[in-house]
Amino acid sequence: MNYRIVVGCDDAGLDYKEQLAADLRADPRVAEVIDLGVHRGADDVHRPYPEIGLAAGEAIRDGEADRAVLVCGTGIGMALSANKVPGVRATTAHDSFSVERSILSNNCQVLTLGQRVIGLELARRLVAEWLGYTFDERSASAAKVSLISEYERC
Ligand SMILES: O=C[C@H](O)[C@H](O)COP(=O)(O)O
Repeated sequence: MNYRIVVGCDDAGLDYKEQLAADLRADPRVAEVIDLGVHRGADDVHRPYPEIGLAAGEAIRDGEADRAVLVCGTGIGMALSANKVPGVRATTAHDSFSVERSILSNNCQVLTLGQRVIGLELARRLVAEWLGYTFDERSASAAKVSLISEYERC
């Protein structure tokens, strides 16, 4: 697959981001992990989630990455922020079926997770599953996703 994956978090998601980044770096489906922070012990550690979520969305928009995994307390703020970037589809998903459908139904490039909501081992498993799905542009879902893109072009 050779995915280029952005990872990002705020201080509420730092522990999970570090583990998920390590998992992704060890995954043969991943060619590159781009860590947008925040970083433990660094000056950026208190950057608010919108800055990270928007930067991740821009990296997707600009073709610098294929997908992103973002972690905050709930995942919600990261999803809201990344979704503000035109062309980006981000969602929080904390169960296996929603993770699957976020790709197969919605062609989301961004998965967001809440460190204060789910356990670390579930988060790790969900990200591993998420990497295994690819959107089928010939599927019946494609025309529905296109309606979102068309709205953004207006
Ligand atoms: O969605 C927002 C995140 O959960 C964030 O990590 C925590 O935000 P808060 O400090 O405003 O609750």
